[in-house]
Order: sequence, then structure tokens, then C-alpha cells
Amino acid sequence: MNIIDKEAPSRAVLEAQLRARIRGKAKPVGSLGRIEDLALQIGMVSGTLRPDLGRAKVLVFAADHGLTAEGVTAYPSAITREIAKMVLAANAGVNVLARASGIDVVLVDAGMLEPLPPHDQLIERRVASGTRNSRLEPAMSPDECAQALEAGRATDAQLADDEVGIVGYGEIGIGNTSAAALVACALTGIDLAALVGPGAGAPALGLEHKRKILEIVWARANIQAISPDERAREALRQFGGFEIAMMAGAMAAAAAERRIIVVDGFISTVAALAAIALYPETRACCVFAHCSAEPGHKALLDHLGARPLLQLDMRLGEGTGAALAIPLIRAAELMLRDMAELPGEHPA
Ligand SMILES: Cc1cc2ncn([C@H]3O[C@H](COP(=O)(O)O)[C@@H](O)[C@H]3O)c2cc1C
Ligand SMILES: O=C(O)c1cccnc1
Repeated sequence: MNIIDKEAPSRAVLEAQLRARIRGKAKPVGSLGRIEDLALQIGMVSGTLRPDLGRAKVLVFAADHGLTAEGVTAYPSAITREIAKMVLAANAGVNVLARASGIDVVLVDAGMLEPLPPHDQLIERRVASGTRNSRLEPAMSPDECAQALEAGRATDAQLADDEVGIVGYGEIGIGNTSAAALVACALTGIDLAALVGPGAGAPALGLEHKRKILEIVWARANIQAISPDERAREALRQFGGFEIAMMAGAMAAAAAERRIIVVDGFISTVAALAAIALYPETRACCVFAHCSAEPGHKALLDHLGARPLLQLDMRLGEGTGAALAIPLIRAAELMLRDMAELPGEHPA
């Protein structure tokens, strides 16, 4: 693992050294394209010309949402638990895509309706048995929101023991595209209607019903009245969910430890937005794995000025996009560290 050298060169010097090192590799200048950009980012995050990022892991944060009572999703909350059990049985979507590259997957119970029995790959950080119905009241109390953020930080701290330097952030939570759309609206000012999409599938009452309910929740919460400094916390508290808040806390803590944060789809990107609002240094550590087919995702990536690595028309969540992007990050790390240099000079 990288220990950031106390005598490390200044950021500008480091950047110049990294650019020269990447340019000098045994390849035509620029010929590894975006892998070169990734290598530069990895060098800047880890503060070294020879990074050793350690292990990669995907964390899947799971929680339930009281707002599902309003018919905003096609599936019942019980599915959250079913998929969570599959993650532990290592046969959910994220497990099989991660297995293709030998990446470990860990489930974090952030607040599902019911607890799961203990398991090696389960981190138990339940805040409560699902959030409250945000149509009627805030999804969380202030204490619950603080607890979720803090549990994210504590979850990140556990990664250090395993020397994990690349972390993918996925989620499971029936109803969470609704919570994510609302939090994203509060943090970006993008029109709510543009952030509301079908999620796992259009609800039985249609997408217009989902939009109408989310407009009602938005109006109730009156987020515009909150100062920009407090807006991320208040949006997470008003709209949920525990998994989004916990992911945000974990991402901010990972940034403080200079880990590479692999952001997955729409919901994971909303957690990244919240983490960046709480701790702006997070942005520099984020690699955006893919552009989800959930329509609001592209708008969020554009807002962040982020260029995702992959475009595979996926819209599953769980960390599936992150699992697929991690080998590219590893490739960039190894290129920067181990690839030979061209003897002599490249032509100008
Ligand atoms: C079988 C199944 C597996 C999933 N894995 C992730 N999601 C994804 O879909 C859900 C969000 O969509 P919505 O807001 O429309 O409920 C979340 O659980 C998310 O992780 C799934 C959804 C389903 C149905
Ligand atoms: O992009 C995602 O993360 C996503 C999209 C739809 C449903 N669940 C997750």
C-alpha cells in the first residue's frame, strides 16, 4: 500500500513527473489513450510515480425505503433482501461480474427491513429497519443521518486492514432511484423530471405517477430554504436512503485515505455527489465506471464533468459497472508502475 511520503513533491511537480513518466513509456506518445489519463489520476491520488494500490473490493450497501408505499417502483421491498441474500451466496449479478476479474464483494446492511444472519461477507451497520415514507415526513431523523454517514466512515476504516486501495461502491434498495433522484435534484439543481426514470422498471401506475409523487416529496421537504453548506446532509435526511448516505460517508473517508473510488451507476453517482459536497477532495479520487441507461445518470455525469470509462447500456446497479471497470484501473496502475520506458527520447 502507498504510504504518502512526508517529503512528497508538490502537486504540480508530481503532475509534471507523472506526465513525463507516462510519455516516456515504450509506446507512441498518447497511444494508450484514456488508460494514460487513468494512470495520471492514480499517480496523483496515490502521490507516487510507482503506485501499488493493493487489493480491489466492491462494497454493496443495502437498505429499504419507506417511500415504496407510494407505488414509485415496480418491485416490492422484499426483493432488497432477496438480492442481498444472493450477494452473500455469491451469485447475484455483481458477484458473477466481479468474479470474472477475481474481485471480492462485501455486503453492508445499512438498514434493510429485516436483518440477515451473520455471514463472513456481511458487514452489519443497520441504522434502522428501512427509512420512513418521505412523502409524509423526513426519511431519517438527524441522528439517523449522522449515524449512516459515520457508519460509512467506519466501514471504510475496515478496508485498511485488508490493504484495499481500489473500492467499488454499489447498492441494493428497492425504491432507491426515487431517493437518488431527489437528492440529486437538491445537489445539482437539475430539473427533477429529468432525473426521474424507470429505475428497475416503470411502476405499475406509470412513470408520470412516480414523477408526481417525487414532486410532492420535493415540495414537502423545502430543501431550497436550506443553506448550501447544510444541503447535502439535509437532502440525505429528507429523502434517504441509509445506503446512499452510508456510501457517501464511506466515499468521503476513502478520499481522505487516498483510495481510488470506483463509482457505479445512477445511485452510486448520487452518493458521490453528496460525498463531494461534504468533502470536496473526494472528486479527485473518483473514477466513473460507466454511464447507466437510467436517463438521469448522463445528466449527473455531465454536471460533474465526468467521462465514464464504459458505455454498456447497463442499468442494474449493485456495483456491476464498477466491477467491470476495476480491471481497467488495475491495467493503468500496472502501466504506470511496471511498463518499460523507451530508450532515448520520443520525437518532439
Ligand atoms: C431483481 C432486481 C435486482 C436488482 N439489483 C439492483 N437493483 C436496482 O434496482 C433497484 C432500484 O430501482 P427502483 O427504484 O425502480 O426500485 C435497486 O435495488 C437497485 O440496486 C435491482 C432491482 C431488481 C428488481
Ligand atoms: O444506474 C443504476 O445504478 C441503476 C439504474 C436502475 C436501477 N438500479 C440502479
